[in-house]
Formats: sequence, structure tokens, C-alpha cells
Amino acid sequence: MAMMWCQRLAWLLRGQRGSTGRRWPWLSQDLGPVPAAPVRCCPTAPAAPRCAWQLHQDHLELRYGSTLMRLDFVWLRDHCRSASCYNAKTNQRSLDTASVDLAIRPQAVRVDETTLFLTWPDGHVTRYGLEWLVRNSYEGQKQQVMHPRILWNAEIYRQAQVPSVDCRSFLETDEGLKEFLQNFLLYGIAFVENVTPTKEDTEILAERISIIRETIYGRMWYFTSDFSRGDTAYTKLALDRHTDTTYFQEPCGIQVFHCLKHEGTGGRTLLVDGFHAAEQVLRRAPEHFELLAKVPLKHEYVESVGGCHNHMIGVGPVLNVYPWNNELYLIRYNNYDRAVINTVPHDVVRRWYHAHRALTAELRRPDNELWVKLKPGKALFVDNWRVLHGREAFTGYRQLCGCYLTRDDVLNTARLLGLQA
Ligand SMILES: C[N+](C)(C)CCCC[C@H](N)C(=O)O
Ligand SMILES: O=C(O)CCC(=O)C(=O)O
Ligand SMILES: [Fe+2]
Repeated sequence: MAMMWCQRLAWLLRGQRGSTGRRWPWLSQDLGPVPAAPVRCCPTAPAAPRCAWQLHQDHLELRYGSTLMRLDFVWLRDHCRSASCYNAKTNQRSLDTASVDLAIRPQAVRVDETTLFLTWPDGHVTRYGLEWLVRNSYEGQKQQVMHPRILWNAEIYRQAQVPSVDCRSFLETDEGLKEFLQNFLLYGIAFVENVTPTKEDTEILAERISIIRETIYGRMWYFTSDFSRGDTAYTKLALDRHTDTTYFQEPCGIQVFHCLKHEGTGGRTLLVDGFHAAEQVLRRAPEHFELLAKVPLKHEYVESVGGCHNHMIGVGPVLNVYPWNNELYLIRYNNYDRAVINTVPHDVVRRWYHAHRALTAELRRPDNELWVKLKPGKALFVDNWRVLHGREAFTGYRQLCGCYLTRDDVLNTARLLGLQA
């Protein structure tokens, strides 16, 4: 029934080029109720058609199920999955997009129960599965989040009783790895237990899920409070919550910590969900959130200790969101490493400080603080794009090892196991 109705429209539409605006008032913005006549002509049809469409000057408006899509004609030509336009073996586009006339319009449009058919002026036919369009259209994408997450404060995290994964199951079974990654994606932190407390064993863990990201700190690093590097991390001092490598253009995606030894007091690790704090700012004062997401600033690492000479600069806002759905994907927060602010005009800078204060207040709320004591055998993976870490001051000998991971490769592993990442 829907099909017949649309086909009729297709006939009507021929020769209607150059039209603007809505030509068929019975097809309201949300393609509202179905017109009475066509429904009656097909008694077995369901009450509302699954699909309805209408051509506009530069796009096709298509409703399928509850999704109303607006599909640009060039987009529709560009994403053609025919054998000559797309190589299904490599999943790569063969079509040269630059060869598409930017004023292209389909010559004929037809929809059946499952598929949209478009015939282009040169006779080429493009087919789209309607389900595929829902999944891949802007409107479909907007209805979902890229990364499903559970935002937490200390209470929520404890209540969830997220299990640690055993080292053997992590290394030897896909289920163990998948469970670990699922927890990591949802909470931004995850633990592996019963790890042999050596750098080499920690490295094996890291390599199970990703490629190790070598940085100025090396590939796998050890650190103690020997000030072997010009950074507070290499002392016994407390470290307030922060994310690492904010001074890289692309901050490291994941950080692995494994405490190999601690003979002394203090030294607990602090973890805070930066996205939870940012969400609270968004709820309470959206203008602060917006400023933190819009104003770029620099972070900097200037080192000149012993033989180590480094000067790194990373530029970007504190909060990074996908523009199409405002979903957070990266927080860059390190008050130690924040550089001189010289990218913000005078009439914005004070407002930025207010916004930064609001976020800091959220990040410092005691209910948001998760304190854990890292012990030999228990490795911690932290999403450095989301969860802030810090540490309590300590006494005695304390040795940590770990590494950074490339984010893309962690997500790759997760996707290959069937997780949404
Ligand atoms: C982890 N490791 C000890 C190797 C490096 C520490 C880097 C510390 C730096 N201030 C930052 O926050 O990025
Ligand atoms: O010593 C710690 O527990 C963490 C120090 C730190 O922030 C880091 O190494 O990135
Ligand atoms: Fe750190």
C-alpha cells in the first residue's frame, strides 16, 4: 500500500524539478497521518505505512518506521553501494565523488517493502536497504550515542560491583577479554587481577588489547619518587586529579598502571569520572559547559632535568564534544600542565575561569572521588580521555610500572569482539 502511494507520487514528481518547499501539504513535516484514500485502496495494509517519501529540491525526505530522514541527493549518489561504486571486498568507495554533479537529482524514485531504488540521469541505479538508511543517516545516528557509557560517582561505581577480570581469563579467553572491555567502555576504568608483578607481565596485558603508545616516557615505564624526570609524578607529593599528556595534540587514550611495590604509607590512587562531572555542569550551567567546549587553550610540558629535554604543546578545549549530538568524547584537564592562556580574548577569559571553577568544583566533590590502593598483582586501565586520576602523598619506596595505549587500537579490539565502541 505504502509502495503504491509512493509510486504514485513518483509519477507526480516527474518534471517537478526546481520546486522548493512543501508541495504536498498532506505530507506534513513529520509526514503525519497517512492520507485516507490510498489506505482504503489496499484493505490488507497496516494502519500506517512503514515508509513514505517526498522529493524536495535538493533532497529526498524519507520516513521509515519512526525515523524521518532528509537525504541529500549528492549524498545518495556518493554512498551508492553498487559494484561499480563500492568495493564490497575492501569496504572502500570506488566512486570518484568529485565526478558527481553537485546539482544531481534522481530521475526516478521507487520504494518497495525493504529497499529504496534511485535511477540517476545517466541511467545508473542505486539501491539502499531502508534499514541501512536508518542506521546510517544523520537522523538515525543522532538518535544514538556513539559510546554507551555509565556515568558514575563513587557510590554508583561501588553499587555496580564491577568485577575485576582474572589475568588468565583476560589473556586466554575471548569472554574474559570481552567482559573486561565492556566494563572499561562503560565505566572508563577496569582492573585485571592476579597479574605477576613485573613490567614484562604488564606489557603482555597491554598488548592483549592494544598497541603500546611509546612517548617521551618510553614504551613501558617504571617510575619511583627519584625525580629522574622533571615532573611531579616522580616525587612523593600528592597529585590532584588530572588527565595525562594534555600537552599532546592527541592525548594518550588509555593509561595502564601496575603498582609493583610500596613499602610505606599513603599513595592511594584517586579516580574521578570527568564526564559525570561535566554532565553536572551541563545540567546546572549549560553556558559554562559550552564555554569549556568552545574555548581552546594550550597545555605544555617543558622539561630540562638531567639528560631529558622536551617541549610539548597541545591545543584544544577542556571539553570535546561531537558537534552533531553534543556527546563528550575527551576531557583535557590538568591544572599543573595548563600553559599560559593566550588564546582567549580578555572579555572571555574571566567567564572561562568561572566555567573552569564550576567544573573543578564538580570534579572535587567528595562523592565523585573513588579512592583505591593499587597493589602488586592488580593492574588498572584508565580511559585517559574520560577519567581523571590523582594520588595521595606517600612515604617509603613505591614503584609503579605501566604504559599508554593507542585509543584506536583498544576500540578496534572491542569492536572485533562485537562491542559498540
Ligand atoms: C606516567 N608517567 C609517570 C610516565 C608520566 C607522567 C606524566 C606526568 C605529566 N605531568 C602528565 O600529567 O602528563
Ligand atoms: O603515582 C601515581 O599513582 C600516579 C602518578 C601520575 O599521575 C602519573 O604517573 O600519571
Ligand atoms: Fe598522571
